[in-house]
Amino acid sequence: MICPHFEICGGCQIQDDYPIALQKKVTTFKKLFGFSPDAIFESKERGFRARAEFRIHRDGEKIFLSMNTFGKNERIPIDNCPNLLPILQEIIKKLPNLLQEDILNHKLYAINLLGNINNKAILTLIYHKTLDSLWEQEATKLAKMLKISIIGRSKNQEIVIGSNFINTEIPLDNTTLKYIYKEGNFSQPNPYINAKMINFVSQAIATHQKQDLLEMYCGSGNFTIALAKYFHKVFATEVVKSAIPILKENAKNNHIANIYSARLSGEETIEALNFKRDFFRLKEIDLKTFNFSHILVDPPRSGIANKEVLEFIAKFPYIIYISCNPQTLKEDSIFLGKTHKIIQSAIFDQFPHTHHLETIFIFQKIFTES
Ligand SMILES: C[S@@+](CC[C@H](N)C(=O)[O-])C[C@H]1O[C@@H](n2cnc3c(N)ncnc32)[C@H](O)[C@@H]1O
Repeated sequence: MICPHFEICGGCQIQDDYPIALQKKVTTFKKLFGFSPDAIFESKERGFRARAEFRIHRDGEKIFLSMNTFGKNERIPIDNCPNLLPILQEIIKKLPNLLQEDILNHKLYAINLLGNINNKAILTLIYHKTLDSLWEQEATKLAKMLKISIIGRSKNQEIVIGSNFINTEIPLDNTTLKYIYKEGNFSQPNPYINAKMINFVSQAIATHQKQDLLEMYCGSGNFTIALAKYFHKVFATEVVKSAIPILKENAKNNHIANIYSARLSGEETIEALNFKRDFFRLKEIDLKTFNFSHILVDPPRSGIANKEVLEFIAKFPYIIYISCNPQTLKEDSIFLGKTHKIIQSAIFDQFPHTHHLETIFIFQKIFTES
């Protein structure tokens, strides 16, 4: 299906037939790394994306949702995005008409959407004005009409109508993992691919000798929750403060008691584990009791890109590296390749119709005779 906004909207860059587009990504991967991935996980072609952000575009009295234009510093009106989950497509088709009501559209400048595959959604309306009880009344009517939750946000103000989180279930082995995704926190954008990534990692480590797991850049526990049962204990760290309570809630909802988590940056995690600095945040966690066999890193697009952090990671027998940017993965892999070999690799087409690619490498330490 050709999107009518293609080549105007900056959201997608590729409109080849899906199998051709995916094959091109595989070729790019092979050129960059010099080998073929062990596994290739394709996406649903359309209706896969669980998060979106739009700006409001105004033409006289009328309002539209808009995206950045392709290659230009301009914005274009959008009336649908076929990449979004069905519930989100439904919302953006109806929304401009429903927002013509003055109280809801006055000083509205952006919207965010978060959905799940069971047709639940949160719409966040972001304003340059203080929200009052009249706004709340109108927003409550809109939430009822669309059967969704609505969050109104402006400077120092947030009003939640319904819920500020969404439930998601991911099947793993013979169980179903339960997650909450909180609006405003990081979550993997393609739920179908996310389930495949979680299952891939759990199978990839099945035959390893496992003790404890250190996870850096853990977000709200997407991988932590799934992998905890394979390890004695897990120490999970993340720089965003609001992610840690969600991780704890996710652990509780899945009856997991062996995860220890703290808000720490990558650098702080290393200081803590090297016992160079005491953190009040770690007062209830005895880091001396951990015996790590594995480290999992899932850094942002910039990769690890820090020699001290890479040296630290390179001490672990197994490294599970999850990357959303093959370029920075390549650079980090050159460093890690001095001590480790890649024993499993997979690519995941988390972002169809764009050049982006998600990759997982499992590294194992090379033991040299000395
Ligand atoms: C690609 S997301 C992965 C999150 C999680 N693994 C998931 O699957 O949802 C990267 C995470 O790294 C965190 N992060 C970014 N810079 C960081 C840093 N310097 N130290 C620790 N965490 C960081 C972000 O807040 C984000 O949660």
